[in-house]
Amino acid sequence: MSHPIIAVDNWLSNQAMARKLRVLIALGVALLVVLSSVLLAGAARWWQGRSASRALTALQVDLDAEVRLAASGLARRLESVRRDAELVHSLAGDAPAQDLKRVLDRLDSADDIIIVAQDDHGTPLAARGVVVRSGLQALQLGWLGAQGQWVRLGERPMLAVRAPIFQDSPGQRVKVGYVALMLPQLPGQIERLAARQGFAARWLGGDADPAPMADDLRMALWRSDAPVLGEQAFDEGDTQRGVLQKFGSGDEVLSGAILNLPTGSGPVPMRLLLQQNAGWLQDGHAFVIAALLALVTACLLVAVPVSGLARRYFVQPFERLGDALRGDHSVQPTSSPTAGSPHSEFDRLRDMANVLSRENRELRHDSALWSSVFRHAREAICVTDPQGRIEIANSTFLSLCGLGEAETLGQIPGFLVGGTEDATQAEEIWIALRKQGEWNGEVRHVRIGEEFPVCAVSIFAIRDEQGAVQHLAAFFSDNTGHREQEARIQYLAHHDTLTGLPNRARFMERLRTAVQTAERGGRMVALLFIDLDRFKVINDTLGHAVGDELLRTVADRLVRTCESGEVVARSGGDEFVIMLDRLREPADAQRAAEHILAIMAPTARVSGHELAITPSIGIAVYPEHGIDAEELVRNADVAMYYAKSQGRNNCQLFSPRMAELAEESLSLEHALRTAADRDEFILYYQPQIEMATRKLVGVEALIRWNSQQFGMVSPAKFIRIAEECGLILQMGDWVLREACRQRAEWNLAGVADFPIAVNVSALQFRQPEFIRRVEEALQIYGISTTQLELELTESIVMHESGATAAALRRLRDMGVALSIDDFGTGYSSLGYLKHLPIQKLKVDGAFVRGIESDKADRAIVEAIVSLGRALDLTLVAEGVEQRSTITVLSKLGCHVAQGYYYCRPLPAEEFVSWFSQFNGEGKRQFQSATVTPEAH
Ligand SMILES: Nc1nc2c(ncn2[C@@H]2O[C@@H]3COP(=O)(O)O[C@H]4[C@@H](O)[C@H](n5cnc6c(=O)[nH]c(N)nc65)O[C@@H]4COP(=O)(O)O[C@H]3[C@H]2O)c(=O)[nH]1
Repeated sequence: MSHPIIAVDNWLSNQAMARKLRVLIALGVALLVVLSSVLLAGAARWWQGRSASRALTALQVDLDAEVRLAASGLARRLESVRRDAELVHSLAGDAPAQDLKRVLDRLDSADDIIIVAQDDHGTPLAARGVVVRSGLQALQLGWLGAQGQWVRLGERPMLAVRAPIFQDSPGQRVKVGYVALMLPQLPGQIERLAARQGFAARWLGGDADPAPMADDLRMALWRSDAPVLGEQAFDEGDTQRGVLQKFGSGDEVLSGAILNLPTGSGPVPMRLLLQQNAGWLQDGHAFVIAALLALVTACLLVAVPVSGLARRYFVQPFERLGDALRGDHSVQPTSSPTAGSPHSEFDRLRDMANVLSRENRELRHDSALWSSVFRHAREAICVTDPQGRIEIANSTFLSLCGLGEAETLGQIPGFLVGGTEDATQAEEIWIALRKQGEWNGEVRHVRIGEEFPVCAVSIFAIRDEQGAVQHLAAFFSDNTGHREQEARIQYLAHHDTLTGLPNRARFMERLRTAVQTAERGGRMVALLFIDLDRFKVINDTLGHAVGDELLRTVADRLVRTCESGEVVARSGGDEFVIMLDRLREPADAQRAAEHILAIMAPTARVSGHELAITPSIGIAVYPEHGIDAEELVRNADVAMYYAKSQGRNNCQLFSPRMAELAEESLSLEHALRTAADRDEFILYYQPQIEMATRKLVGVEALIRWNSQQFGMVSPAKFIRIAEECGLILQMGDWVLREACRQRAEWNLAGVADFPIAVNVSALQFRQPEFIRRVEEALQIYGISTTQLELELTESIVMHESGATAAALRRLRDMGVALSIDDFGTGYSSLGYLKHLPIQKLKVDGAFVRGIESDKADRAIVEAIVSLGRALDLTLVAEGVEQRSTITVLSKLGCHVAQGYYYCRPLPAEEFVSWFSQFNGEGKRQFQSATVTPEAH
């Protein structure tokens, strides 16, 4: 590809060449037109002359015939007239004149013939008064013969004949005169005949015009208004016969001939000038018309190929060039142009234009693109001259400086000027720009003397082709935000957003560091793993906002217990971890945990709720319970679970046995998941006896798990696991239905109409469809609502939530009795008791069992009993094992007792046996009855 400028030069030289070519073509066309015109005009004249010659030949033949015919007819008539005249003359005698006149008058009746009589001397008889036509007086007919001759009567030529008239007398014959006949119509006939052939006829010569031929002819032509002919045109031969053909002085043409008319041998020949005008070829029109015709023809002949060539070599290249300049990509390069031809030049030019056009488009596109990028960039950008004076700046830069464009342009950014607190920075920047052509770093002074938030700046030099710096471009980003964001990210990466405590990751870092330090120093590090008891219930019951607030309260309390150097973190959910690194012995950690239990004991007022929350704390101490951070956490977690299993709200120092138990717990959970499918659950029933009457007033259904793997498992073990892994919902549903089924079976069997009490876990009660499930169970087995009782934990009923109260009322309205299980172990918030539709309080067995030995237990029981009685509730004492306990409870005013003293929990069948005995009904055997849902 040649350089564009060379291409443009070529293009210009092509234009000059094109002009020359055009002039040459124009001259060629003109020459062609002239030559064609001349040739055409000559051809036209030749053709006309040839036509005229042929016409003249034919005309001459015709005229000869005409004249000869007329002459012979005249001769015959003459003879006739002569004989008549002789006869008349012979009869008339001496007075022929009058007779002859009469004869002639009679003979002269024919219009086409003139008869003239003359005396013997040739004197027309007119002289003697017999002339019959005026104008004949001067006519000398002496030389006429019978063969005819041309005469002129005035201007008019006529063919005339004369014959003598004799008078025969005996013995002699006397010439008495002459008779002449003239035919006046013949010239007119000749003229008409010539006119039919396209000739104009003029009469020359004759007796009245005996001039020489040349002059005669010249005069004739002149008189006929014919154009002046050149002398050389005259050739005697030509004038005698044939065609006179001559170019005039100008461009006119005349065709003509002079004919010697036949007949006659007199001294004066009669000549006829025949002229044929040039018609459309005369008066120079021939040349003009020929020229026009030639021009048109030439134009047609030349214009078509020339226009084709011109289009090919001039128009099309320009069109393609135009298309290319307009950016029409459909214009394809011409294949194989001939080198050096205008075609190839134009193709090159067009290709060049294509390239220029494309480059121009790309440039405009790029320019628009970068301009848009520059304007919309979030980064502040400015471009300066080599001295650092701002030439252009985008709006972000202007906002950064807090200045308008007019104030900014021409200024030098502060960090390039120096004079700031870091005076050497500007110098450093200039040196870097000179050496490396760029500088990256942070600056504070974007405006001179004004300190801005720290900006990250990237400056680089823009050089020309020679390497001279033309501009400096600087890109700024406000690093303050970036730093804040980084700090924020760091914070979020290491902290819990809810409580602001370090998160698990951060805690683990600290723990690892502390373990390493302790390892080096031979010291101990303790890890307290804290889990809030039944937090999930609070969260689910009162909502996450209350749960969050409670977590913040717990976090505050934990932080307050810690001394400097100790780390409190939220490990996730309701789990907190504390690291203690100033221990003398593991018991210090135990004491710290107990302290935590103590400060967590008071209820917390959260969003209007009085909440009691207890922690279960597991403790692991480095190096005794783990040699690294991960092991410590694992073991503290195990200890925490163990604490939970020990009734919550306590702390446990890790021991290897706990790990075994935890493992066992995991195995139990695993087995529990399939227990329902394997029909491993059974319901046991424990009676509730009204102490005053010794009457059975109800039974409590207690679940048993007869595991294939573990044998009979206590609910104290698996209920917690089931609650933790959610299996309690499925399990609770089964218990509810099984109890109803059993009651229905007993109904059928006629067993006394006591209600069955079913334990309901908090999770189960929170199900939206819990009441529907209760209704379904009652309905399916067709038992009365009064035959079902629900034992709820304090945690369920303690919250004065609208939903809880509504659910309880709905159950109560249905007729289902409600009791609070394990009363006294959970929460001290008693306000709910007076609002909720509770019928029974079940005093926890732990208090009951110590009622005789432990004053506190007795006091608690007394308090619960008096509270229950005051609220008109039925009081049920659990865990009654001794007869003496019955006595105490009765004295205290407790109504019902449940415990081993009466009966351990028994399978249904055994329970019925026991019951029949208990009722004193002897050994009556109950007929077993099987109840299926379908039966109802
Ligand atoms: N030492 C002693 N214990 C006595 C005596 N009388 C009764 N018990 C035991 O005390 C517990 C009473 O049940 P709970 O307080 O509701 O405490 C129950 C209850 O909270 C829960 N539980 C049992 N069955 C179910 C159930 O079907 N659903 C739910 N959600 N929890 C259940 O498991 C807990 C333990 O149940 P169990 O092991 O059956 O333990 C039962 C019972 O066997 C006695 O005189 N002395």
